[in-house]
Amino acid sequence: MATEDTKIKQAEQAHLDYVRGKIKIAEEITAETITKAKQSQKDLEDHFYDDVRLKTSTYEGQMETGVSVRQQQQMLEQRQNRWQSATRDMETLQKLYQNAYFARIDLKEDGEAQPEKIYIGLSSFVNPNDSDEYLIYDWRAPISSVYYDSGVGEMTYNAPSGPQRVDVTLKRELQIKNGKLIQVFDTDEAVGDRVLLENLQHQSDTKMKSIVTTIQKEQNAIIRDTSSDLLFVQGVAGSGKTAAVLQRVAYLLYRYRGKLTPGQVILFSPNQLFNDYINQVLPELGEQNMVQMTYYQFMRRRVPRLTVETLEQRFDESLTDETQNVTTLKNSLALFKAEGEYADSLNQTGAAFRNIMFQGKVFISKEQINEIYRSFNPNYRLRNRLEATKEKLLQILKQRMGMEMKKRWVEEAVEGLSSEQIEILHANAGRQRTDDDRDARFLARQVVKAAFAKVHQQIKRNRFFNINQQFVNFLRQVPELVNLSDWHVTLSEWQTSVRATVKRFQAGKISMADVSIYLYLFDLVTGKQPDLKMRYLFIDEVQDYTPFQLAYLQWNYPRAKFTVLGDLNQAIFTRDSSQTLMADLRQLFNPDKIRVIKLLKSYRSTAQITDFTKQLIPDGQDIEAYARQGEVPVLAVTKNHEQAIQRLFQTIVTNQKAEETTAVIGKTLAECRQIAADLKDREVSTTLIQTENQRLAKGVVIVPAYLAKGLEFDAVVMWDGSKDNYPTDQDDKLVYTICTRAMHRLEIISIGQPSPLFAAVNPADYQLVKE
Ligand SMILES: Nc1ncnc2c1ncn2[C@@H]1O[C@H](COP(=O)(O)OP(=O)(O)OP(=O)(O)O)[C@@H](O)[C@H]1O
Repeated sequence: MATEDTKIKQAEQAHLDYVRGKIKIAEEITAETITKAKQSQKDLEDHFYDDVRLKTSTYEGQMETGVSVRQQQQMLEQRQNRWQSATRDMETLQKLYQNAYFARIDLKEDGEAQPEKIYIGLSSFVNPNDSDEYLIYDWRAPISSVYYDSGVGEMTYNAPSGPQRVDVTLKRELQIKNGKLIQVFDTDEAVGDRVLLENLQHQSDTKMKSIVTTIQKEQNAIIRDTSSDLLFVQGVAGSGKTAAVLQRVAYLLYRYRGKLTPGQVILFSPNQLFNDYINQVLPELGEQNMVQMTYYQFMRRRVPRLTVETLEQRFDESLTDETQNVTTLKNSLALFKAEGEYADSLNQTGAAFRNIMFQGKVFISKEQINEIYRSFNPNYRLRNRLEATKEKLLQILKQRMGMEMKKRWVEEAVEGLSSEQIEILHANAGRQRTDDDRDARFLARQVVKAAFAKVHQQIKRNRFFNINQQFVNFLRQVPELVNLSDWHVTLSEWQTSVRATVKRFQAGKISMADVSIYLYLFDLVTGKQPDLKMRYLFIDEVQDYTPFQLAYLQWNYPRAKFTVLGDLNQAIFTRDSSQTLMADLRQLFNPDKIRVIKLLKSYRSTAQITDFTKQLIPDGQDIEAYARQGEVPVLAVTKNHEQAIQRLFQTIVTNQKAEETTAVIGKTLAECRQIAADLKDREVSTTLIQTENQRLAKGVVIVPAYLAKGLEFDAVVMWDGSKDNYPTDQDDKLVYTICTRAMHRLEIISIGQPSPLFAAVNPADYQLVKE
């Protein structure tokens, strides 16, 4: 006799077979739609001009032809859309056919006698023969929230009509592979630990995966939030911030389907490598990727003539700590506000202009431009003022061009034109030759136009505005706008920093702190319109952003709701200022519209690794380890470089036997290059990640710390965790970030005495090896 479990499994397999049967029917219907749409598109293309009424001899005829062509085009587009959407449906159906759903909940709404069975999968599916029969609910549907938020028993969820009370009578996890039911598991909890543990034991991949089957309750809150203007997710390393937020993008695209497109969602990521790492999650969930970029890219594309300090340079600079207070001020909200006020004051004082030159002489002087600029009504807004100045300058140019037409040089130039050039000029203007005065005037105008083309372009593109000078003027004026002593900066320190900026400028370079200040000023004066189209903005690793950058992003995307993710313990670029991040954000957003969600459980690493890493940072005691077991971390102390490389070699060999991807994480790129060369001598094949534009690979990866942000690996070897390399408590965040990249195995190799940071760790929580 079959046991209860077997009976359940049989019944579920029978249900699955039934659903798959319906999916097959839907596939057939969709295949037919595709064929028809394709055929009718082809017919339309083949006979495009047969159906267009071509009448071109009269104006009305041309109009009619235009309308007719447009109609045909519209029909073609419609059919193309039909075909594309049917093709997408087909892909979804094919996915569902293999893996229809992953969970079932039975729930009773108030007053109902029988519970309803809800099967949850990647997309929804309705019986093609009976549109009332919902066979699969999308994981993002309101009702699916019940699965993630509650165990068995009564609960309330947010139904479209408002809060709805339900009694959950069954929660069942269903594991399906290639259309076959592998496992059935009933649970009382929100999301069962069993599947989660199984998922987390998997080996790392070079690509991140979706977590749709095991979303945790706190993560579900992040995913489904629609009311906050600022959602700040503070999560410890490995707590699933990135994972949850990608699910959130998929959720928003579903919830606002038809109103929100992937192009209206933007994610700022720490580096390109990370972009590559996460770019499969949304397609796996059946959605297109959002716009992704780094803050560096966001800046750099706007200043093509300047070289912006790179990630690597920035990291090295932040390690030198020379002008920390000056940098803190430059990165502050106070400076952002001061800059706004400064820009406003230009209304009265005038802006920095450069002479407009023509044939090597001053054509319109900067003083003259300034006079025009200041001549407008005092309540002219800044951007209108520059716009109005531009118009006035174009007017002057036009008048001047009119005057020039009669000048001798123009006459000479016209006389010098070959008959071929004259033909071309006429042809380009679509003009018939008249061989009289009108021709002479036409040619003179062409000559003058060509001569003034550059001037015209300069005016059009605001080149008469000297942004470089204006920016330096602003920096020079900062001591009058901000109280330097509040920032523990002396006047001479500030002046020195301005000189350094000017010097960098002369060499065509600009620092990361300066570039935002520079562009904000440019935008204010030239009246750049902010991007009103973007609706959701995500920032990963927000602790590495400065308050200035956040304010500037908000200024650029005023209609976007912000979701920012961060771990203050991983602030490797901004360090101290990250502590005041929350206070700064409170100034930028309406405090009633800010929601903070904390994630304290670390899913990435084994309990042993989390218990070790949490002792490296001051507030680590709150971090909860997820109960996945592994070996304790190893601290290997070696006497010299040679011994350290030998140790590394052995560890890699061991990891390779276990088929684990190992990342060797060094502090600087130089250090990583050295390790790669040493391992090559020992015939170990490795991938050295030198720039953020590379791809991750399986096997052994060597990567500098600042590029390892957000990534994870089966095994991590921290290279040279010695006192020489990480001498003080100040290095805690960097060391924490490196060590928390490990999922299953962590080893720290130290050349000589280890960093004092490791002294804080209970010796029982790691294995000390002395070579
Ligand atoms: N609910 C979940 N189900 C399954 N896996 C999860 C879940 N939450 C997180 N993980 C896994 O834990 C790991 C860490 O997640 P993620 O990279 O999103 O963390 P993070 O908070 O962004 O980390 P960090 O700040 O250290 O970069 C990933 O492998 C992710 O897939």
